[in-house]
Amino acid sequence: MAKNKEVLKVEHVGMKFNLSQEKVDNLKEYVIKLLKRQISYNEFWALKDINFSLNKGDRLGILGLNGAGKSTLLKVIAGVLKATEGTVVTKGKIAPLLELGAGFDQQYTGRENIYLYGAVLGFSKKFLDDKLEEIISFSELGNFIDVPVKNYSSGMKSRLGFSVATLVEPDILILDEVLSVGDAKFRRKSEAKIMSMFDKGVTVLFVSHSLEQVQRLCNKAILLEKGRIIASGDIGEVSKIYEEKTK
Ligand SMILES: Nc1ncnc2c1ncn2[C@@H]1O[C@H](COP(=O)(O)OP(=O)(O)OP(=O)(O)O)[C@@H](O)[C@H]1O
Repeated sequence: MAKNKEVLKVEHVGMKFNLSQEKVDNLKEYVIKLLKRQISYNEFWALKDINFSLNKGDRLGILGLNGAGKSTLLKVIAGVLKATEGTVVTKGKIAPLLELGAGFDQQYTGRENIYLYGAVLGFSKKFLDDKLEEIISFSELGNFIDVPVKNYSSGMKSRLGFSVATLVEPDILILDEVLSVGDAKFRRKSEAKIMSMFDKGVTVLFVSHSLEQVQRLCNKAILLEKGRIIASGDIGEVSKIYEEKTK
């Protein structure tokens, strides 16, 4: 990477999805139609020619209307999706807070899932043993911690996911709508936890449908429209352009 302070560089990133035009009811029909070439694919670029870089401590809000490509961009940077073209270079430890709790095993209890999910995030058993009480207490699940996750509400799953995923002290924090999980009390608590990471100079990428929240947490922004960056810079300037678009 060019400069010392630079922790993220996104260059010419494009993400293409194939959207099938045909409705097929079963695999046999699909194969027949495919052989007869009756299925056409519509190529769809959810992201196109995305370029930007962030220095340590930058907090970037990603703005855009529904379907603009915000979540796709976060997933590409987190490494969940592989970009069709272009490169993403990151420096340091990344904590991706995306679709919290989506990776839980429904049959296992909350406590068991702490170990499963923790292992996926690269934490050792010893580390999780040491942090177990802290996780359970932060999640506010109480006795529900020993109940299978399939009986949890979506808010409960998100709270547990948030409590495990924020154990690390990351260099880059990726937040997709996660500060709207749980009730008002949990939201305040999770925002305070994120704020404490800000104090340590973490670099943030943030997507939220609350413009007010993006303005409060971020100093920079990019505005996406149909997968392309149409404005970037200071949060004040970019949110003005975004507000004009949403009028
Ligand atoms: N796995 C996929 N397969 C096909 N199309 C997809 C896939 N994931 C996303 N898309 C499409 O890519 C586009 C961008 O989606 P994305 O979720 O990134 O938008 P967004 O800006 O986060 O939207 P929202 O504000 O509604 O959350 C949308 O048109 C969406 O339908």
